[in-house]
Amino acid sequence: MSLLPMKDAVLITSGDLRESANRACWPAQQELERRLIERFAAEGVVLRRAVAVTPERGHGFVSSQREGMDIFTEIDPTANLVFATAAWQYSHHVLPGLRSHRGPILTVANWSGQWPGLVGLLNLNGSLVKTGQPFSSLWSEHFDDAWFIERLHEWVTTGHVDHRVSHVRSLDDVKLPPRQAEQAAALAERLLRKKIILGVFDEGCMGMYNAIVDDEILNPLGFFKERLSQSTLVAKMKTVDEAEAAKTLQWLRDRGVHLSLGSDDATELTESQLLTQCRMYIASVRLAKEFGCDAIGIQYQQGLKDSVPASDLVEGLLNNRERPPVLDEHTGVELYAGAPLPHFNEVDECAGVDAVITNLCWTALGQDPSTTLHDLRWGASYPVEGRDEFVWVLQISGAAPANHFLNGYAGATSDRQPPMYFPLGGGTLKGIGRPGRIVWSRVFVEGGALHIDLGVGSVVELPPAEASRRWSQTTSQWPLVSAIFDGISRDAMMARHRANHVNIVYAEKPEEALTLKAAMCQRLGLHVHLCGSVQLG
Ligand SMILES: C[C@H](O)[C@@H](O)[C@@H](O)C(=O)CO
Repeated sequence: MSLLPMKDAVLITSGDLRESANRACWPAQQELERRLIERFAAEGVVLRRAVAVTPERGHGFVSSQREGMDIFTEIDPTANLVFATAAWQYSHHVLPGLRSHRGPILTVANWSGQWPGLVGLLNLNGSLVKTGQPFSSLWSEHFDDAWFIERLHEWVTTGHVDHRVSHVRSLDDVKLPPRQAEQAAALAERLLRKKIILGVFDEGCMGMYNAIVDDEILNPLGFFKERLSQSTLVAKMKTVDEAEAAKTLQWLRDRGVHLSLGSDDATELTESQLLTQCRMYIASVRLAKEFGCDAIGIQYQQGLKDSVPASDLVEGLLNNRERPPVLDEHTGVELYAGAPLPHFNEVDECAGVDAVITNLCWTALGQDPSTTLHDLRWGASYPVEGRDEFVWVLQISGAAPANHFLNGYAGATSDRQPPMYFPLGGGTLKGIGRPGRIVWSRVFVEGGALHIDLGVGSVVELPPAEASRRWSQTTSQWPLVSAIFDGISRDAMMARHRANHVNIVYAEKPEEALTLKAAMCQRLGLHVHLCGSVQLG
């Protein structure tokens, strides 16, 4: 029963569906729990695990939805509840229990890049926002800093933590420049008449409830889903000629992509994995064309990772304007020639809506529309042009368009995906984010409606030693983008962001491009929020 100030609280966590990942991440979770229990004790609160750890499993994560539901049957629905994670976790393992919980909820992660724990936290937070369930959230490197202690005290005494999010303002309160308002109206009207198809290769990746947008919310904006299946993709891959796959791989070699080849399929990247990925690339473009899709999303995990090598290399290629050509198998005509075929990784449908709108706006402005989502993985302060800046590590699990890398394809590498996530391997498409101005954004569901947060920022090039340090503290097989979000502190970003993902696109005049995108979103019916120091223009 929740009485304030608290005397006790229940600790729950959630993990991956993949036990190999759970076992690898367990030491980090144990350390987080130890520190958290210690800090709660200093507040006079006994924090106790909802379930004891069974040593035979090799970890104490909740690794399925059923397991999570069963655990919640043992928890007092009014208890003070602390969800803590140090690893990537599937939110749906604990969401059913959290949705019906009536006591105060606190979600916590350690400020570490080692595993995607902050990413897991943000996914759960975004999912809770979508459900409308109230919660508070905190993060800390060692759980002994003043910022954390002060806010933990606030939660323990009031059941709530208030974060400052004054960097967010509604577009409704701002006057749009007439030129962009007019252009946006024309783009929105065209979209609403022609309509958009998002090709969804299996909905619901890795428990990411926040990434699913109901048709009732989506359709009024002119967006419709074509529900495809990853088994269709695998079947289509079988129809791709060996010679065509080899040609695609040669195209990458000719552009100078470094392939980290080895010979052991279990732990290394092999030519045969790459050729299968090339088949997947060709098959996905052909299927997209067959169903008239404007963008596609491959769920890529459950099922697919057990059937074929990972889809990441495919996803990176699709999102780039310059791609290996894919010809229609009957007519020989090049499909989606000279343009990206936007791919929303992990079937994050919110990111799919975002990518299509970016694509239309940037194309109308005559700028490169290559865009991608990334995880908000981690970050640390670093001096940039004489100022101490908070520089984020943006890192999606293996795929980003080559135009976003230093030296494009020639600066790109394909590494084998980590075996603990991808038993059948598959190459990534990674590189170092090239310096430049960007527009960042996030579409999310709140209060049964679609919203978008938009801001401007920069990708910066860090000295090689710092870039290597960051890669070594995260996942070195994945891309590394070092980003600054203008006018937004680390904690304000964490407090506001309603997802694990963030979309980025480069822009010559970011304010101008953002204004067009914001105006178009508003015309389509999204609630638009401007974040940080952004001037419309
Ligand atoms: C392979 C991993 O599970 C990743 O997919 C995960 O860290 C994410 O990217 C979550 O957005």
